[in-house]
Amino acid sequence: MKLPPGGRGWPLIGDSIKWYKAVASSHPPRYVEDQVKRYGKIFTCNLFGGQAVVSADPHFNRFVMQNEGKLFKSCYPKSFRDLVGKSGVIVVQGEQQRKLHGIAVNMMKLEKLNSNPQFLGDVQMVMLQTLSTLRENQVVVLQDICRKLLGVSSESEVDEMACLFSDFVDGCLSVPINLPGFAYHTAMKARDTIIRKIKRMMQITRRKPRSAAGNGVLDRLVEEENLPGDVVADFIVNLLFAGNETTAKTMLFAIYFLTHCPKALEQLLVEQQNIGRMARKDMLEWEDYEAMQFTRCVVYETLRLGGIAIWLMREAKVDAEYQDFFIPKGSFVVPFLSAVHLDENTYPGALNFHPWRWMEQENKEKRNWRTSPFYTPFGGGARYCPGAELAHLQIAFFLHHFVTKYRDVGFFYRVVDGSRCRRLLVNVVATFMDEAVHAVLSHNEATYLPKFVNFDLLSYSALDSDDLLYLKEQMEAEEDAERLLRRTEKRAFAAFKISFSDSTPASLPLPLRVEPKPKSGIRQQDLLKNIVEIKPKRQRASSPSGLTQGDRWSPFLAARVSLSRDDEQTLEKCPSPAKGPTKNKSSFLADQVSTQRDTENLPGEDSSSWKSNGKETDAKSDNPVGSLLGLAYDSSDDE
Ligand code: HEM
Repeated sequence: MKLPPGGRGWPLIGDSIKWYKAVASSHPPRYVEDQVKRYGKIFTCNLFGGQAVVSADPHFNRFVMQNEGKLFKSCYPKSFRDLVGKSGVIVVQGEQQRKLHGIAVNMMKLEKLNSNPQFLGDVQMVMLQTLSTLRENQVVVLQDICRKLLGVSSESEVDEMACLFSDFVDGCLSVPINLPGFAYHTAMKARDTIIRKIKRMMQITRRKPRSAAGNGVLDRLVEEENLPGDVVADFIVNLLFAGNETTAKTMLFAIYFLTHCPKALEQLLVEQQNIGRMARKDMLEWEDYEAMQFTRCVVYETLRLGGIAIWLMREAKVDAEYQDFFIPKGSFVVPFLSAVHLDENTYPGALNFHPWRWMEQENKEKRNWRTSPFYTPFGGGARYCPGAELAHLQIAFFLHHFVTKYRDVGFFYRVVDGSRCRRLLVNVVATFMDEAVHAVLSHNEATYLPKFVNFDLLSYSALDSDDLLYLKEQMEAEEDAERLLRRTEKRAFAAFKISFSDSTPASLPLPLRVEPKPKSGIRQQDLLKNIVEIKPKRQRASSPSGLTQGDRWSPFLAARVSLSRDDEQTLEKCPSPAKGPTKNKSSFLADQVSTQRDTENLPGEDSSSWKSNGKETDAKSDNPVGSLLGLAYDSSDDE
């Protein structure tokens, strides 16, 4: 038995910088691919201040996920655990995690959600509200989500919760300094207030007669589960956190990929227009969702190519063995999911957006997370994402309303200046079907990185655009991130002012535009659709209201950020565009994810099989249950 081969990198920092540069870039597996060429698919390196075993091997990744809680456990920094809650499903371990995960899976089963006659309507209302207010530069009210999750009903309560949650998410993605003036501190305070409110609501719910209880998640938790108040509160906060940006960013990715692949866009539009014609009302119903065959392929492909969960973070609980390798207790273990998703041998033309691949039988089998290790946008094993099905449905519905009703949507892209815990806004121009498209892009960089990591470097490495280089030069020259931020924001504001064309029904070939737009609200509104409702952040004088931002926190929230030139080249390979090659000069992107939603993929009960001596676990164990993982979050746009 031996350690997997590998190098140690630089003293102290090991390979951390190379790592973060790669995961923040347009091709996250780059570093891993380089190492794989030298050492093989499972290798060791020095990351996060310790020894890490990194894997691009789908079978080993599966082995790790299946042995969650046994040989391996998820690990997050203390600051993060304090913020999301020590009793939250994301951070708890063992029996507690299994129980909470089971509750989350059960609550988010589509069949259960759909048993509420208003569910599908609520999901779509939020989307339509957001889309319809985009042009008006208004804050989008996600009241339905709030009502669903918390049973909150008054507008003022919804607004308040939205603001609090916005602060909370910002803190999750910030440097963890718990001192007044820092985002982390604000987030901790917001968290305390949210928890207090949730507890108050619980008391009210408990006093209500059973028959009067609503069907918000909180009501159901109080009614159906015998959980202490603290645990319920953390549970809700965790759902808000885990489901927040992931889905929204996957939507953005989907739109991005589609705008670069006219053939796919055209086919999707035809499918959705047909569905729209068949639909009895404006709002889609369950049968309509089932008819979205090609749309689903688009979502699968978006998750594969632009998946938010790039990698997972685990720690070896005990000395473990896998094949000939020995993994010492305490090592970090990193299943690098996107290395598998972008592996040419597994997915020929892996860097191309090719939704049609999911119509092939072979690939249909690949995406069954219960039986296959090759497609894991929602993780696997005991922490398989409980919101996977819900996310998939939301994305499909969003695509329907987007392509059939709207042509213009604003996206916002920003870059984090991690060293100062600031976000920079980036204004870029893309071209779609020979049409110049202005976009303000936003991206938030990982924030829980070890202190020694150079955030600036990482942030900028995420994007190749001239705009970013320009920003970088300025940063270097002036060493004044504060002032630069302000100027950048001003520029972004100016870009926002670019007028939007009317939202007219799109027709083929659809010149979808991605234009600058304040507060898209997509992310907020996407906030766990039916689960929690939060309204996008309050407007503040210093920020364009409603900007959508894309944060990415590595281990937990591995969000993908930018499509840069590499991606553009890739995307231009999309099969026969309807009209000339699509070009886009600075691509943007957003992290998001979607879910797999085959019935066979429903998260089941947790029970992975394993062997304590570390031999490969039987992949067929029926249990993999939910879990969480890499999400990308947006946070607020103020700052
Ligand atoms: C496209 C959207 C989404 C993606 C790509 C995504 C991805 C993931 C992944 C990869 C994990 C596993 C993390 C790990 O193993 O460490 C995970 C866990 C989780 N996800 Fe999602 N997710 C999405 C949407 C949602 C939504 C909408 C919700 C809730 C409504 C949600 C709630 C959770 C929770 C609570 C966990 C933690 C489960 C546990 O640790 O037991 N996710 N997600």
